[in-house]
Amino acid sequence: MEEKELPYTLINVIGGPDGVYEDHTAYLEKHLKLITMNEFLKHKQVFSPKIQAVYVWYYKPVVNKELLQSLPNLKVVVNSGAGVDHLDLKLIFSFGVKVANTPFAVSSPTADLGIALMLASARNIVEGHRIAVSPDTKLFNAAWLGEEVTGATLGIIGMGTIGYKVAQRAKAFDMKILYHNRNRRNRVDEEAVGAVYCPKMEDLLRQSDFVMLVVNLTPQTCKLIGEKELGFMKPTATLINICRGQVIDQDALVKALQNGIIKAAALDVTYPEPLPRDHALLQLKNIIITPHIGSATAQARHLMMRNMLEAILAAINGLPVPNEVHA
Ligand SMILES: O=CC(=O)O
Repeated sequence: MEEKELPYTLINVIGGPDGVYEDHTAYLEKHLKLITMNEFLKHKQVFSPKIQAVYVWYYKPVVNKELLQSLPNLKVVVNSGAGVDHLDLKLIFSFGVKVANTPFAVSSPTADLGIALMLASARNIVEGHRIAVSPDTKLFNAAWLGEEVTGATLGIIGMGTIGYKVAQRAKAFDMKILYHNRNRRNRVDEEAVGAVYCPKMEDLLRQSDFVMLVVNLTPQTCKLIGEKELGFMKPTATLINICRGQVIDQDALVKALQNGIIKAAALDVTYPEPLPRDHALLQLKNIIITPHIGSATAQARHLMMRNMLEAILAAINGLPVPNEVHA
């Protein structure tokens, strides 16, 4: 019997900049023939007509016009994670190619990280660790005190799937929850977490002890938080960002942190990533930065890979594509 040729998929590397996850590669290779970007570029003529899917990890490969033109049989671009701000959807759709992402794989771990950053900042965990392990430490007589999140007000900007999961977690800390979103959630959702809708973002910023950013990056949300918005925040407030760095005007944030306009920031995302080593944000004491690890759990990465594979196989077989992204 003639062996059926597996669908061809163009990948960069599996696992993004962390390196190749070998078990993921082995799993995918049961269903797909994986062609790396380097192999593709070396043998473009051979592979161009074969590739039916592009598998995007961490912004790579870049899906631009040149790549799309060189893949006449491309059916789908599947993206790891929820954010598709790095994909030119209009351009991709104009080639008759579908797009899918993996929002459900990332929502819980990203919400967990938001809460972890809030607690780490409020309770000085990073500085505490540094003191605890420093060879210079003789006595644990920390002169500083943290803040309790219990009973504090959390303002969530962006109440989609991840924002709502943040609210569910914050409820367990008896936090007062405010939220701002393009669309108001239904009453049942609001009541389940005790969240109060703020149609004006300014009201949320003025009242919150912790402000968490959980929006998609779009032209409307780029630099959503700048000098004016930081100025609305309490001088005792902390800004937490688990979505995209570009949502904050970083120069304004540096000034706000230097001048005590706000108390602290905790960022999982910046622009660029990583920041240049001499960047002003890295010189500040009232900041925590993590290296974009919202979805960096073994479970999430595994589910992402499975969701991406499901979308590829569905698109190739002309079936409804799970987690399809629409214009
Ligand atoms: O950054 C992570 C994601 O887009 O899911």
